[in-house]
Amino acid sequence: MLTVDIRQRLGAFDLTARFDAPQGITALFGASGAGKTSVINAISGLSMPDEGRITLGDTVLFDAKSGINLPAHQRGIATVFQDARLFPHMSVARNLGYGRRYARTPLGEAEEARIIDMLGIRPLLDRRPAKLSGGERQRVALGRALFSAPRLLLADEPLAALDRDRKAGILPYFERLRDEAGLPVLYVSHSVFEVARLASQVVVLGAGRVIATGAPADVLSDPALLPDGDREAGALISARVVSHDSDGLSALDAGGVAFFLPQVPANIGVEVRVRISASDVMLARDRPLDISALNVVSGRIVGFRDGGEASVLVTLETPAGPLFARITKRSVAAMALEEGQKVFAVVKTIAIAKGDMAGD
Ligand SMILES: Nc1ncnc2c1ncn2[C@@H]1O[C@H](COP(=O)(O)OP(=O)(O)OP(=O)(O)O)[C@@H](O)[C@H]1O
Repeated sequence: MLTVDIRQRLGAFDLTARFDAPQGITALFGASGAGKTSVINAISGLSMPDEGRITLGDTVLFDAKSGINLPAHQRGIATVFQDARLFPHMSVARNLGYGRRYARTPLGEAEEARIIDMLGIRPLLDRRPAKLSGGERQRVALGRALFSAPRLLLADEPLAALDRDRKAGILPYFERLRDEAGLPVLYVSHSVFEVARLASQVVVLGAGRVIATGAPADVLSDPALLPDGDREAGALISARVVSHDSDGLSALDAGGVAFFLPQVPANIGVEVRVRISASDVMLARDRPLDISALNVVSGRIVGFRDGGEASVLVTLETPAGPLFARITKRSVAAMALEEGQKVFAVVKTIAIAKGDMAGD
């Protein structure tokens, strides 16, 4: 368990952060300039807070009162960055071996083999980084970090440089890491999509302060906590699997609202989290008839926010929970939408948010 309780003045920026990160992935989430990297730097030992304390298990990494400030290389922390930072002249195997040099107690062969297989990089071992795709490079960087047998992994926007498909390709490896590696991972991101998919817990930073801590479903459903104009804003809804139908669809129930999704890989009765991206929701004033979308939810408008690029993020209250719709400012005007109004949300796409179940 990582425990952070620090204050640090960085020029005109005042950082006050207090949170715990247990085993699993804790997402450090927030808009640009909120202080995410500053928190990471303090934990990794690249910068020194003015006040407070940071502990990892029973090791004190930093304690202002007693003057403890463990050097970065003695903290047992590995970091993966946006760019993989592999050594170009070394094979994948040698890059991994480089991580091993930093291990206080090197992993055994079996454990190293397990990491290689977990990340699916065995076929890449003889290749040089130039011959890898961006996603493969990030998996190797993750492997190199794990070869150093860290007690904490810091992941600073590790997917930010990848395109959408590559991101989707690497997410399952982070899920496995979350479920199998048995260490706390602090995962910096400003992507709602990644956080919804990966995080066991979310710490939201805003202007140098922790403004919320909690389960992803709670935090990400609160539009006040989402960065303005976030293109990936969306709702996370807990739903129960009701049936698997013979035409390939599964029926789910969320607070009395029926949702239909392509075959959900969960048994009947199980609670799952579904994610509905604001960009996949259209609004109608009357219940639309004869349309191909299967998922239509009635709700009430409870708020408007800037959605970026001529759009507005509309928050709806529905029996299934809060839903968001990103629509153009022009549509808001043309439909004369206002707070309190009853509307119908037409949901184009719904995705299962995470491989595991709601509430864990
Ligand atoms: N050493 C420093 N001296 C002065 N100001 C600093 C210093 N380090 C960071 N800041 C300021 O602190 C604020 C937070 O920066 P930080 O990099 O932690 O944000 P972030 O949440 O990681 O942002 P991004 O998502 O853009 O990387 C910024 O306004 C930055 O300019």
